[in-house]
Amino acid sequence: GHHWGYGKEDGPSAWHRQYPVAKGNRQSPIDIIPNEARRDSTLGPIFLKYDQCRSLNIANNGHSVVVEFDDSDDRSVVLGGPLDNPYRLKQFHFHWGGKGCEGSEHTVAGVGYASELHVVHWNAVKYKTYNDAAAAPDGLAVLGIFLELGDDHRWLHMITDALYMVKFKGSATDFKGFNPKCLLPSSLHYWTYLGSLTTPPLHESVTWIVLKEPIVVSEKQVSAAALNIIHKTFPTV
Ligand SMILES: NS(=O)(=O)c1ccc(C(=O)NCC(F)(F)F)cc1
Ligand SMILES: [Zn+2]
Repeated sequence: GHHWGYGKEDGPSAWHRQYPVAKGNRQSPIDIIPNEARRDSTLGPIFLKYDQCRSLNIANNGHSVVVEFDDSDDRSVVLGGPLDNPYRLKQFHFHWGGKGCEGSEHTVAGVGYASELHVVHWNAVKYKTYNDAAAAPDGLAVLGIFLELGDDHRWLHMITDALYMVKFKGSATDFKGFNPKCLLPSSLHYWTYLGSLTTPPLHESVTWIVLKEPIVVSEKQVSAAALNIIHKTFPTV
């Protein structure tokens, strides 16, 4: 049927028609203004326990490229920071720009980045399934990591090399043994706020944890990704 996208007619400015929550009061992304961010001394550091994580596949869902994990137990979780309990690793995906344009969703003092990585976790303590959690106000915790242009990222090639295998919407392929720890910056200092999914259905279910330090990737790596995953249109299978 008529699906959402990033075009003129089906893009973010039109989403509210089918998803009225788009006009809600905790919608993401936002512009993060460091000078206005409040320091909350009750917030401790976040901990990412990914050593036992089990990646399963890499897929093109028509909006992004997603790497999914086995979330049948609490083997890999994020905890601490603003979170009251561990949240289970589910998937990560990227928001690439089109050729040469900024792909990040969040901005920092009005400045966008080349791309943005989202590592999605869900509250399996309170909710039985991911889909239940995705619709609950404390259901998801998403780690946002900015990608800025510079030298090649030594591990990102493992993702970009796999993109040609998931060029078309609905395609997926095995992707075992990948640990997202290799995509983290050196510092886990963060901003946090209560927000939403950045794509339809735009559920207001996300505790956002946005890392202050970007990771560095090369133009070649991002453009390979942008070219392979043409952000605006996805040739159907
Ligand atoms: N870009 S984002 O905010 O990290 C983001 C994360 C997850 C989902 C997602 O699982 N949508 C499907 C669901 F759950 F059924 F709604 C969408 C967006
Ligand atoms: Zn995302």
